[in-house]
Amino acid sequence: MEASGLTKIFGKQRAVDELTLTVPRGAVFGFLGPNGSGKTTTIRMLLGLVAPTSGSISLLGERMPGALASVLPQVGALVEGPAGYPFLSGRDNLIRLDAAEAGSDAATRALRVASALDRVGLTHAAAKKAHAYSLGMKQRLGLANALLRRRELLVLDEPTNGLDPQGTREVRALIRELAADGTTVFLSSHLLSEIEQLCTHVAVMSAGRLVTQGTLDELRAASERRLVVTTPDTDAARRALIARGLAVDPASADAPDTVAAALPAQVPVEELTAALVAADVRVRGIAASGATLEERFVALTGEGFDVAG
Ligand SMILES: Nc1ncnc2c1ncn2[C@@H]1O[C@H](COP(=O)(O)OP(=O)(O)OP(=O)(O)O)[C@@H](O)[C@H]1O
Repeated sequence: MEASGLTKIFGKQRAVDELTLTVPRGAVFGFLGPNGSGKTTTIRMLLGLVAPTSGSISLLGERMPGALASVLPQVGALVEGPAGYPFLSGRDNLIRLDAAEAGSDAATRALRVASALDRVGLTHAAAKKAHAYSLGMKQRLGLANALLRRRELLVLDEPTNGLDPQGTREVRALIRELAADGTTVFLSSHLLSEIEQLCTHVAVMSAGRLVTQGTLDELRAASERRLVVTTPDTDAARRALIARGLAVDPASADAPDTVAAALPAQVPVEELTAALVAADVRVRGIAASGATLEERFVALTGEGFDVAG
């Protein structure tokens, strides 16, 4: 999936401004940004639900909106506020949606619907009317619709929104399972931890603009915290840091009295200082640099992320 120069203007507001994205096949691509940063508008444009003011989109290698009708059956989508007929049961909603899918075989419909309900954990509530569903159950029903057939691409807008912790874990496990089967997944979230747990790639939005995109590993590497210890006792320092679980750099002839290592976010520098002293390392200097992924994203967007979940 690709977007180039994608822009949506509402009145005077540029909800999405010159967005260029490349989502590689097979990726689990996280679309991260605070509320109001333009994620939903982007997703609606990608799915042909709203026309861009300018810019171009291709889905599964086909230019949109020209190839929409042929590509959409291979795309499963869950967009904000899952719709549905409120006075039909969850199962009957899916039966209607399945019947509306091009080329769906009526003879196997009941089986498909039952299996989609099962995958999202809604079997027990299948006969209940959709208006009586909780937000989390509606979200699951929307996901079940996206799973009625095997999709090449799944586009999910805040897929764990409204789910309790157990439901959140289940939906994340389902996304991992689908990705392992080779489905490309594009999902939006305002939760950095969710993106870190699920995604191979990430793009970060702020006020309608893309502030960064790349693989999660690239962004991690760019935001890695580093520790540098200056000491005459480099061997002992190296051993003490390795014992604390740090990945220590190989010794360098250019810096004979220093030991450098990647510094995990959860390790406080004062603990390492104490460990070095306890190991009789004569510390001349100790310095930490860099930022965690979260600190980097906050710096990029100028806003805090909700890190719960
Ligand atoms: N139909 C519309 N008419 C006018 N403005 C809109 C419309 N849809 C969205 N906007 C505005 O565009 C901006 C981006 O909204 P969008 O819903 O895409 O953000 P978002 O990142 O998905 O946020 P959230 O996580 O809250 O859904 C917001 O300021 C919003 O008010």
